[in-house]
Amino acid sequence: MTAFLLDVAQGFAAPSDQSGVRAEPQVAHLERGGAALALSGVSLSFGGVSALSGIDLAVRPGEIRAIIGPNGAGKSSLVNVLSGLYRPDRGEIGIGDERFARVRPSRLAHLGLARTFQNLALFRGLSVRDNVATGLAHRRRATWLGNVLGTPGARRDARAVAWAVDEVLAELRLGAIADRPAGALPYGLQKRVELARALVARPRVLVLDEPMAGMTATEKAEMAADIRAAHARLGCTIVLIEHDVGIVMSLSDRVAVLDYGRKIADGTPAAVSTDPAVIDAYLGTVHAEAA
Ligand SMILES: Nc1ncnc2c1ncn2[C@@H]1O[C@H](COP(=O)(O)OP(=O)(O)OP(=O)(O)O)[C@@H](O)[C@H]1O
Repeated sequence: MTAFLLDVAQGFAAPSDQSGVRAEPQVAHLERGGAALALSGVSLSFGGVSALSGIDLAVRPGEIRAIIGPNGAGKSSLVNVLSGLYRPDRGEIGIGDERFARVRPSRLAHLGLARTFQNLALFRGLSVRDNVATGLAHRRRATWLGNVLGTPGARRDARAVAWAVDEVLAELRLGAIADRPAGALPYGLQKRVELARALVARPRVLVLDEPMAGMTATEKAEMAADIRAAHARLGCTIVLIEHDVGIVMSLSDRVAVLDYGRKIADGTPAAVSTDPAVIDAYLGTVHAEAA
């Protein structure tokens, strides 16, 4: 049985709070209106394999919405559809008031959506500061020539970026290593730099694809606290893909559960953890592996 499946079984049996106090649902935000992010009837297949099948998902403004499921359930496919890397065979994606058959990845930042990746996607040779600054590339107005000539507009632009980067580096306790190459940092710190890059543009919607994968328990607790603090500071909507069920239960307002590309449950952590379909999906997998 994998550690992940043990975590799941234990997480559902006794939801743990490994990282402190559970966040209260952001009621003021939840009541503000329509969905911040939505999937409607989304299906996606690879050859004969159905990765997503008729998925409906609404993420309310300001909530932390987790998406969980066993390996191969379709979580990454869903995130890749949300962020425009995959075009679904059917269905629609909504971000704020806009609807898309496929979102162009280059539009995401303008729509106020930022994401992190399951596997680190930093520029290893660039400094922490320069990596974080790439999160603001879509806001820069100065031309290449303006930068070379040091025009007033380019200087203003550079100052605004430097200020925003310094602010997020301080928030995430990365100031002391701002000039180190990102690739030389320990894994847990690299994940924090990725979070900083996603946060620097102050997104309305933050999609975190396994932000704690491969981390130690201490690093996971720190990351959970950082996510909670960013959420409180920005009031942003968060979609969280995460295998650690204890963390999911402690961080999320609502949880959607996928299994074989279908959504089998959707509700509060407490409701989902006692849902028979969810227990069947996870325990079935555990039993199959244990046999
Ligand atoms: N690029 C691809 N080509 C072919 N099949 C794919 C591809 N991506 C995903 N799949 C298949 O789609 C299904 C869903 O995979 P997906 O990676 O979305 O699941 P997941 O829940 O993210 O899994 P994990 O927890 O292991 O990351 C699986 O059967 C997988 O093998």
